[in-house]
Amino acid sequence: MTGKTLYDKIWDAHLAHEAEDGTCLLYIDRHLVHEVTSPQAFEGLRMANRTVRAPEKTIAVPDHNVPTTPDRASGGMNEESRIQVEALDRNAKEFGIHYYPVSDVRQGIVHIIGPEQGWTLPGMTIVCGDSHTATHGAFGALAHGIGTSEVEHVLATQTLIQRKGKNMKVEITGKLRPGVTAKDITLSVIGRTGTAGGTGYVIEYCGEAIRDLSMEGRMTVCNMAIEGGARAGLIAPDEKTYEYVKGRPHAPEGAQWDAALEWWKTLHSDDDAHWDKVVTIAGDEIAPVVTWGTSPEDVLPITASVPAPGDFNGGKVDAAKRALEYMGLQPGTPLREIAIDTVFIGSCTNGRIEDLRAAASVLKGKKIKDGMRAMVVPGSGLVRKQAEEEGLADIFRDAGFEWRLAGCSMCLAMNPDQLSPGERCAATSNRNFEGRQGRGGRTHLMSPAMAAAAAVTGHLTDVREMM
Ligand SMILES: CC(C)[C@H](C(=O)O)[C@@H](O)C(=O)O
Ligand code: SF4
Repeated sequence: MTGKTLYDKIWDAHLAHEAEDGTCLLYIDRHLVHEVTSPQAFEGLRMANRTVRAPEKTIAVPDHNVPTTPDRASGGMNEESRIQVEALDRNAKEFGIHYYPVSDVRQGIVHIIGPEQGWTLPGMTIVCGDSHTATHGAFGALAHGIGTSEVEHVLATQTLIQRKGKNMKVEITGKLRPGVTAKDITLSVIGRTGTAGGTGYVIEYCGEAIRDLSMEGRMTVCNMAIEGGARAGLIAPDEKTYEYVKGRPHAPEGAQWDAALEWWKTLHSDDDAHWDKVVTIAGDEIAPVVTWGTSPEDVLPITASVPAPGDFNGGKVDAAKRALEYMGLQPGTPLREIAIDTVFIGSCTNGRIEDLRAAASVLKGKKIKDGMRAMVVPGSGLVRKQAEEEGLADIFRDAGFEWRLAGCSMCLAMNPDQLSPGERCAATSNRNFEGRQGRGGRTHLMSPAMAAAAAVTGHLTDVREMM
């Protein structure tokens, strides 16, 4: 018998039933809920006269629609957003689930507060009606994004119907070079495998460069597994994981902690496990990268130039043509010469304390370029508080950044933080699709340090020149 992967182990531990055709019923340990994909699910429960099966394992927070300006308590949401947030307020109360309302300092982006509050633990199955649920895989949890009808199913039964995915290993060997971050790893992987490279797979990220990352960095890597097409991404837990988790409000304590630790220590892929696909990248070959197009796979080292459609094959030729047109870019332009209007630092990819530290270390004592619009949106109220205590907020403000309250903000155009048509943004988020940050808006994805560097110079910049 061959060994098991980490994915196999978590799957087997949660398998409640397997039908002959391979359809499985998985037990779910944590159900995270936000306001966009849950109203109809709760409505469905109500219509069927059902309750939430495990309210103590269900955690809700509004994040996508909420304004991030200091005056948000007094409104500022459009009608549709307000209805969604009010529905969550009501549903959380009525169904008795854990809730972090907008007024709570612990409110923030669902994928940031899950780990922060200790809801996210190794070996768990975690779901949320949100594609970036993969973030929680950084703890060695199997974390799936689900759709609204599945949200209703999990609310009602605490189980999810799934088919087992295939196993893919992405190994980043050796050390990273200075100026290269978790964001550069995860974008470079997608650059290599394409946005469909992970389709049907669960990715386990491993190798020295992954082990060397902090928990924050590991979350950044797993966050974008979905942009590479994978169903989930995960990283085996280790001492760093345990240290991050220990003492968090909902982490186990005492004898329960000891028992948990014993199980967590078995959570790694066996040496003789079977992999359906393996991708290996040398850590020292990864450069600070930026995206030039309208898909996360349109990624290049900052030292490169805008490609021409003819550089690609097949369907990608037309896609590149269209992307260049939308992005308003000429082939051959050095990426470093692309002027930007706006900088957005935040999102569930890069809105954690380490991200703000990295950006602040570039900005310290500097000013953003004249006329630049720049904002930092901490991923949670607690990240914001910590950043204020560490003096990071002052560095951002002194540099000319707006210092915002927590939420998804300009990661997607679902709240007042949006780009106007043609506005070009250096963003630390995870999607650069057409219209993602506002109709006609142009997004270049990059790391927090690179975004900060761009804010200072006014154009895409190699952060290594500022180190
Ligand atoms: C609104 C939500 C369903 C969506 C997702 O699933 O990812 C959002 O978080 C996003 O990043 O596009
Ligand atoms: S920050 Fe962006 S990617 Fe993350 S959950 Fe919110 S909208 Fe989705």
